[in-house]
Amino acid sequence: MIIIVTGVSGSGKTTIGSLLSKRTRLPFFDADDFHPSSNIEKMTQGIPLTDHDRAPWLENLANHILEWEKEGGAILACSALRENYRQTLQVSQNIHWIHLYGEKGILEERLNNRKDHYMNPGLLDSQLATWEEPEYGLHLNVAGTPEELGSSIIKYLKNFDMKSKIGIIGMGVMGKSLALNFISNTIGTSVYNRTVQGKEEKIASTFAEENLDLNLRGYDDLGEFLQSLESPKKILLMIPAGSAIDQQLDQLSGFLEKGDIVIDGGNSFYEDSNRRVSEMQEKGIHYLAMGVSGGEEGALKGPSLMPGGNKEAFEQVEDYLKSIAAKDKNGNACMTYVGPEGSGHFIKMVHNSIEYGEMQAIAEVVHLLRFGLRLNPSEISRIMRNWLNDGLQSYLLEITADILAVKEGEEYLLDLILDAAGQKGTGGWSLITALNHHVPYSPLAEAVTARQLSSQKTKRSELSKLFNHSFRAFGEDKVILMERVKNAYMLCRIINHETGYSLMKEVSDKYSWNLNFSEISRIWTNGCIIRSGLMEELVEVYQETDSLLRHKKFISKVKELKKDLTYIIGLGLSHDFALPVFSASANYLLGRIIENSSANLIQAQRDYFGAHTYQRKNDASGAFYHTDWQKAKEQSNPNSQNKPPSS
Ligand SMILES: NC(=O)C1=CN([C@@H]2O[C@H](COP(=O)(O)OP(=O)(O)OC[C@H]3O[C@@H](n4cnc5c(N)ncnc54)[C@H](OP(=O)(O)O)[C@@H]3O)[C@@H](O)[C@H]2O)C=CC1
Ligand SMILES: O=C(CO)[C@H](O)[C@H](O)COP(=O)(O)O
Repeated sequence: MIIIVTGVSGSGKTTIGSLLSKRTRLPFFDADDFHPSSNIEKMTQGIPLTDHDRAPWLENLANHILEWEKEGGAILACSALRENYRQTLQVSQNIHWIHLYGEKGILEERLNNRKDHYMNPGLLDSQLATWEEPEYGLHLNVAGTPEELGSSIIKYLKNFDMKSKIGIIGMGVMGKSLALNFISNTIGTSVYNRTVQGKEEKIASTFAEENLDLNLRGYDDLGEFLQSLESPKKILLMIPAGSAIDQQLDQLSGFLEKGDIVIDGGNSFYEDSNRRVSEMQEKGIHYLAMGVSGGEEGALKGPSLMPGGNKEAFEQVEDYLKSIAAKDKNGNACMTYVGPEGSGHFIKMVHNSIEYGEMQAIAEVVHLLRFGLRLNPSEISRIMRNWLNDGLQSYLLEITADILAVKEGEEYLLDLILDAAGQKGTGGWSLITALNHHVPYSPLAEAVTARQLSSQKTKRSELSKLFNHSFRAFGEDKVILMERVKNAYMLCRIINHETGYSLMKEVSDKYSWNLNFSEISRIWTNGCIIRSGLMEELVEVYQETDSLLRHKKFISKVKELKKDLTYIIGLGLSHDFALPVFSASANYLLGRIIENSSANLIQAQRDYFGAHTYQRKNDASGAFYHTDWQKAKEQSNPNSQNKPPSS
């Protein structure tokens, strides 16, 4: 789009043009800057320009307009006093004219106040005489404030039948932020929100009014919203997972045409997305299941995006997604095509599961430092800030350090927050998925269980009194313990990630999704909630291995940190601290690295009571055996029956 702001000297073309440039994010050019020096010389001396003088200048501008159009548009301030000047500039259908006019007195006053401009105020009369009133475009009296004029222009331009590149359904926390992100990247965006009479009314149109921008259009009617989208339509759903998505797809189905693209950017369960991708494909509609992470701020400034599903559809929205995504340390978008079906939602689910594990591990650290080492939240905040610069950089630790420092009057806000954690599903779904796919998941499963236990506040309060529970402080050197807690957390974090990635590996293999774990780590290095220094390391590590526990660097790290994790767990448990994720991560690690486990006894018990059979270490064929255990017992030691063991 090219916007040309016309008017005589002093009408405010530059002010309005610059303001429009901010609102539309199109570059601003002042036609005066394109005059040849001979013209400038004449104007400085107060000599009016002739048409002969203006001709090369206008031709030059016309050529620039064609270039600017190719580059995505521009705003030009140009007096363009005569119709034939304007016709010279009219080199595209895509030009919008804004004509500024005003009382001679106002114009004179402005010109007299103007400094550092070569235009001689004495030329105003000649300009007014030259001005030929156009019969098209928007005519605006410059008596209004620049803000008022700017808003009128945006409203006027929005009336043109410009189709939006993308439409967003759901103007909640995420939908609004993503819409602002799209428009800040000059991607024309239409937004829609359902109407719930008396409760949710005019949400989308009000949002568009409040964020007046040429690239943003708000609709309260679904049909009008869909009409406003260019074809094939690209619609991003930012609404709750579950039945809301199916209902919304039902409502959309009558309006969609073959080739249109629906993107579910919410936290949908990946098996639902698997189903929706194929159901929509049968109707000829492309469906992308896209994980989005970064919360409200990430969505606004750059989220991590995890699109999966129809590859062809992905390619049609790839550039838009790249534009709004966070950037990694090399400047590449934290966005990649994840894989087919619901793979994008699957990895987002695992991302959230790791998020749960990390949040719980940090919560355990804070409890240990606060009640075991008797440090106050401000002190813990400072310790965490040091850790951030000492090998533990992470967004979640960073926000924890912030949270711990917040006070309301004399009290820490944290102490005023009810200790009952919510959850919307992704953590639990990961656990169910791990169970279904036989993937050990205890560290992250414990984070889900911890939230469940936390939500039983009343029951906990009752039992706490019955058991006289209280945390007991550690009587050891604080400085040494702080270091050991830090090391314990560092290892717990490694194991949390290993657990999540092992689930991704298993499911990727089962579905033949061919997930690229290095690339997944890369798009999680920025924008998302679990971005961290560790994640940066994983980008390279997963180029070499599919398990952290097999990587040389991590083998030595785990060996070095293990004793501190097990020590802190022992210390904490014996002082009545609940350390579900810390403990589970140590058990998980030991479970993974013990060669001769206790499961031989489990097999024997199963065979004893249920004839479930077992395999033998001394039979490599893998054959299954059953033992008559009563008989075997008698045969093993016929003389010792029913006798107590000798002392
Ligand atoms: N918040 C976050 O940090 C993140 C959230 N997500 C996911 O993004 C999605 C949106 O989250 P968020 O923006 O936080 O949620 P909000 O609750 O803030 O907004 C939900 C939006 O969905 C609309 N909505 C609710 N029910 C329906 C329905 N049945 N049909 C149509 N529209 C409906 C709401 O409209 P109304 O105003 O009328 O109720 C609202 O616009 C969810 O899946 C969430 O899990 C993903 C990453 C991060
Ligand atoms: O996806 C997210 C971040 O990545 C959302 O914030 C999600 O809603 C958090 O999950 P829960 O509400 O279960 O804690």
